Amino acid sequence: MTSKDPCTPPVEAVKDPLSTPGGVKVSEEKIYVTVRVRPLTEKEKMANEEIAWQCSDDHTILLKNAPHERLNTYAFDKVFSPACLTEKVYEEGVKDVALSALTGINATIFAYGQTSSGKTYTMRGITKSAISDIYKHIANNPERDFIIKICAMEIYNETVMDLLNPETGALRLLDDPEKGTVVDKLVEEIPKDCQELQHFINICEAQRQVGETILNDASSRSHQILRLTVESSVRENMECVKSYIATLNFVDLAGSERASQTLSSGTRLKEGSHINRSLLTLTTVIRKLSGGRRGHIPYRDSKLTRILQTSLGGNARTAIICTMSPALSHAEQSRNTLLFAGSAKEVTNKARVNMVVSERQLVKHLQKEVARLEAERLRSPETPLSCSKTVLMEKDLRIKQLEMEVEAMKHQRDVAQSHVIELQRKAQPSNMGMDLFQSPRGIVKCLSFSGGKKSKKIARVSVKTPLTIAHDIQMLELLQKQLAEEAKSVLDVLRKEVICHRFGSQDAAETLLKLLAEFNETQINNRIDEVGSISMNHNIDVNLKETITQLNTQGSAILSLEQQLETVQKSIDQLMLCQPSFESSPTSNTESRKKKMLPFALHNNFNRQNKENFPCSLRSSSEKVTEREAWSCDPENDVLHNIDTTPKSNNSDGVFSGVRTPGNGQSSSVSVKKMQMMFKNAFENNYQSIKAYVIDLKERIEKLRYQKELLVSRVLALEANEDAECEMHVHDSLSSWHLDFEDKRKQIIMLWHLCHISIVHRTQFYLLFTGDPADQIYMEVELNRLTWLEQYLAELGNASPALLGDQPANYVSSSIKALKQERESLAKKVNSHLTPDEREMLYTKWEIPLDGKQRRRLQLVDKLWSDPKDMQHVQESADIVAKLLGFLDATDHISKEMFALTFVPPVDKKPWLPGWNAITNFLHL
Ligand SMILES: Nc1ncnc2c1ncn2[C@@H]1O[C@H](COP(=O)(O)OP(=O)(O)OP(=O)(O)O)[C@@H](O)[C@H]1O
Repeated sequence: MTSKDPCTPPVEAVKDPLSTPGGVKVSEEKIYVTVRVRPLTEKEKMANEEIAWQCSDDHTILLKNAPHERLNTYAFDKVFSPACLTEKVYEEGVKDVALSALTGINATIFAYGQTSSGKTYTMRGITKSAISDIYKHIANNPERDFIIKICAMEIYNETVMDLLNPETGALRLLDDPEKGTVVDKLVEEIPKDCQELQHFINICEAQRQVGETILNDASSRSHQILRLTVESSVRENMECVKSYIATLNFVDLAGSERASQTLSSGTRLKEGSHINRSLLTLTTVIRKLSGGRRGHIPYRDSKLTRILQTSLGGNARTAIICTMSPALSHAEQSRNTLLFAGSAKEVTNKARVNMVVSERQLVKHLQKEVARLEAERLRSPETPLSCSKTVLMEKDLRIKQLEMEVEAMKHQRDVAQSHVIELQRKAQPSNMGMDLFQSPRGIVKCLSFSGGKKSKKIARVSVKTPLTIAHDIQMLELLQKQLAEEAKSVLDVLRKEVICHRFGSQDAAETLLKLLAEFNETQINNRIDEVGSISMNHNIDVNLKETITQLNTQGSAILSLEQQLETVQKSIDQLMLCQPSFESSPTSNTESRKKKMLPFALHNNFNRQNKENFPCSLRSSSEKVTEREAWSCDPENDVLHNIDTTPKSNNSDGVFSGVRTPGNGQSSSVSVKKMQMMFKNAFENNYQSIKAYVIDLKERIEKLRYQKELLVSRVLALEANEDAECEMHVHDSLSSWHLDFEDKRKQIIMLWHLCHISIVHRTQFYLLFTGDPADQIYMEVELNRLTWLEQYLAELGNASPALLGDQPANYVSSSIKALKQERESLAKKVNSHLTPDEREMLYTKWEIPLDGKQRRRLQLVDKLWSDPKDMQHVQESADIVAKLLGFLDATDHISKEMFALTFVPPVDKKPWLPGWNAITNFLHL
């Protein structure tokens, strides 16, 4: 170690730089260990103590007159004889490490030795020199900004106290995932200069627990940690600011001797035992680390080692000064000190530069980003920020609706379960009449509906009684009725919208008329009435065939409803296209931003006003209003009327007056352009809302359809026990499914990849659902929720960060993190679950280079499920993951019901992957 000018903090000390994944340089370096022998104290001199040790050179110390000289000779990075001043100890033993903090590298200086060996004396001197050098460096580097902070603690009887604020009492240690162990509520001061820093240090010294021992009148009875935090930032160019942060610890340990040696009793004895417990852990940690980190390192066994964990084999440069008395009477303790020093010099640390993203740089970056988004928003006025907010609000609304539906389904399930229990109770030997539900044969026959090898698992899905099915149907019927009512309201709203916004070109007018005609023809209400009246038979002898017929009727009605909504959506899209293109103006943007988009925007004041005060015959294709006839709506009856709207006058600048309103014939004078603009804005808002609502309805219909299919399957399966013909029919109707299966599976695999879905989930799903007709519902649901998830994440990604905060980043990053952990966990199983031959074969096949066993395993699992387009790769990945998890043996315990038909949306602050956690839990990942 060489002496360095404080202006140029050493970087040469960095040996064997390794590159971390983040690109930060890591230096592996042994702890720098020095030994300082103090002169005899006055007391020792008076006691005619003999000097037992000789510093033969700068690196070696030996016990004089020892029988085996070789065994009693010790070598270190530096040995300082009694004549050496503290300044030299600092320059040659500490400075290099201490000033690393100026370049962002954590540093710790320990003083270790028996009581009265000179630890405090030495530490006081070197702390003074170090802070003096730090401030000199700051003065010599005006281009850098520095912030120095100080905090200090002592560990006394295994209790951590704040030396800058002793009133707070014992402090707790907390585990921070990023910072490691932190001392809770430790006060930190920011001194304005070197003098103030020294002043704080003096306060700490004054607070420290000191007591009289036989060896030292003012013995430090605690471990003291003085911690400086050095933050520095340097401007590299106009854009980039590099910031570093590092801690510099000065640790003055309590005496390392045995309690007996200080002739301790009472308080001192108690202190001694605590001191020794901490020091014992310290020596154990050092010993274990010096042995090459084998086994468990007991950092957590004492507060001292917990707090200083990073300095012991971690991210820090460390120097230890071992102090010793030269007296012969202390030779044994001094030898122990040297043995400790010998172990310490074998410990390797891995220090790295702690670079942080400069806040200023971050702020600048964010400002730029905001400006960019703002510019983007101005360029495309149709997607104002308020839309993102509205999208979120709509999502919220939808989530609430879905939650309600889930609740309803849960209730339905509970009722069904209780009925099953009731039936089973009744079907005890005394009641054999229920053999359809009790006899194994019944179940086996029921399973034959699903066919294929997974019949055992399907049994769990299919065992349902007619009564529970009847309940299911009832619930669906209820949902369908609600849906029908909502659909009807949507159509009503649309009709009113169309009436109120009937303006624009001839094309638009024609489209509107067509749309209105479609609505009138729809009579959707009648159709819904047709299917909404299945009479439920609560008798256990419910006629299943009749139920199937009713369900099928319902199914076709739902299909019709779906088609109808499809037509409506197309029509409103077409209608939107036909609108005259107004030039966007700041006014219209502001207006549309201000408006809150609710599903029924029609009910806002503006629209009500339109209905009541304005004729709907504002034809803006020309500046004149020449048409006498126009559609209007009667606010009372919601029926269409042709009314006469004769303009009283008009003029060339587009202002007309005397428009007669249908209600009272009053006239007013308004700007046509203004009105057009107002109509357009209102129309656009309502259009967006209705469109979103229609999409939502369609989605819910889709769900309903799945549920119906599931029920129909179950009814058919039960019927199959009585009627083989019915079974044949089902098989026929499902034969087209096989054509669809491969396509759906490919889509699902791609979406898994895009949404960072757990690879265990992918594997299970992939292996469990292989095209069996009964898989149809699960495939549909999986595809549906993945599509929904992907859209959801895409929408979040597109929305303004200002509105969303870090929400999207959280969803995505937590999914990616979970996936990474999953892969790491799988990597650990590679050796135990794959034979050496299998591993070698895979490494070769997957082109994984020979680069350390650990890394090869990680590389292998990183490649699993990485190419969603290559079906062979997917199959191989699934096979490997299954093997690693012993999944092939576990399939008997895995039910398809684990992939339940739930549409649970993500809940705030909970990790994403709804409904899929159970699988990973099951596999103990
Ligand atoms: N290098 C030195 N030169 C001169 N005097 C020294 C030196 N080192 C220590 N001393 C003196 O030895 C005595 C004990 O030193 P110090 O209090 O620093 O020991 P310590 O190891 O901190 O003891 P404790 O563990 O009990 O706190 C003090 O009087 C101190 O002034």
